[in-house]
Amino acid sequence: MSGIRIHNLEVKYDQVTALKDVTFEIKENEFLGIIGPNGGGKTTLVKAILGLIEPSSGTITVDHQDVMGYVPQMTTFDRQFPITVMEVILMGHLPKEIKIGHRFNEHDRHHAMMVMKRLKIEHLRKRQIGQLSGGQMQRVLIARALMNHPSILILDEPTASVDEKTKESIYRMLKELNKKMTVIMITHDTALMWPYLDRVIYINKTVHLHDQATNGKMTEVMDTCPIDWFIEGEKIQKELLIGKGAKND
Ligand SMILES: Nc1ncnc2c1ncn2[C@@H]1O[C@H](COP(=O)(O)OP(=O)(O)OP(=O)(O)O)[C@@H](O)[C@H]1O
Repeated sequence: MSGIRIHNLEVKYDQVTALKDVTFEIKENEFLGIIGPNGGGKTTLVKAILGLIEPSSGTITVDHQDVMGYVPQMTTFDRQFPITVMEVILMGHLPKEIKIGHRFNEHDRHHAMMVMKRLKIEHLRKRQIGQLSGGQMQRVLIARALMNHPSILILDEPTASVDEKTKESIYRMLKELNKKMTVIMITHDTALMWPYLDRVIYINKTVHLHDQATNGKMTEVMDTCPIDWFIEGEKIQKELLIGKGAKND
């Protein structure tokens, strides 16, 4: 494993330039937070890293030994689809070329049980996904992503629509996983995430790095950041204050 290097990345969707002049590295075993405004290019960046979309120009270098696991936004899932937790998690272990009638073997099921135990969801294995809470569903999706033994885990807003207690438990679980893998997480959850992250990048078409944005040092970060971050940062700071009981005017 040797991290991810992104150089002069540009991604366009027809006339829309989603990312431009993006150059930075993600270090091995880092816990990186990606923040930024809606439409700023966060999902585009992780999809480019995953190889799901082709850059218009620039390069993304990932060590050939690295395996990536992806937890997409939960809204992309049809929760009414009749499938059990065990079946969803096993799908994380499907071969690249699926033959009709593919069956999972005992080894696959044993591995799925191990992953479920690690995430403390083994009691949910027979449950239909439509009967899960938001936090349980997120754990299931993370378990599915772990089935291929990733060295890099990428999550797109894993704590959207869950309560604060559940968010904290998901962050603690990701911090535990981060002992053995790089974790890259898109989040809008500025208030709770800071203590867990090594580094934050702010994306609004291009990237601003904030090495010191850890342990709640929001004010120091804002003192040193570029103007568009600062403007967005003011909003974030306001959210933090509102979270601590300040008045929302
Ligand atoms: N498939 C697509 N076709 C055309 N434009 C797209 C497509 N996907 C994204 N875009 C555009 O690219 C830009 C970046 O979108 P992206 O989804 O990467 O942002 P984001 O930061 O993840 O946003 P959000 O926080 O709302 O999820 C936006 O202007 C969006 O409208």
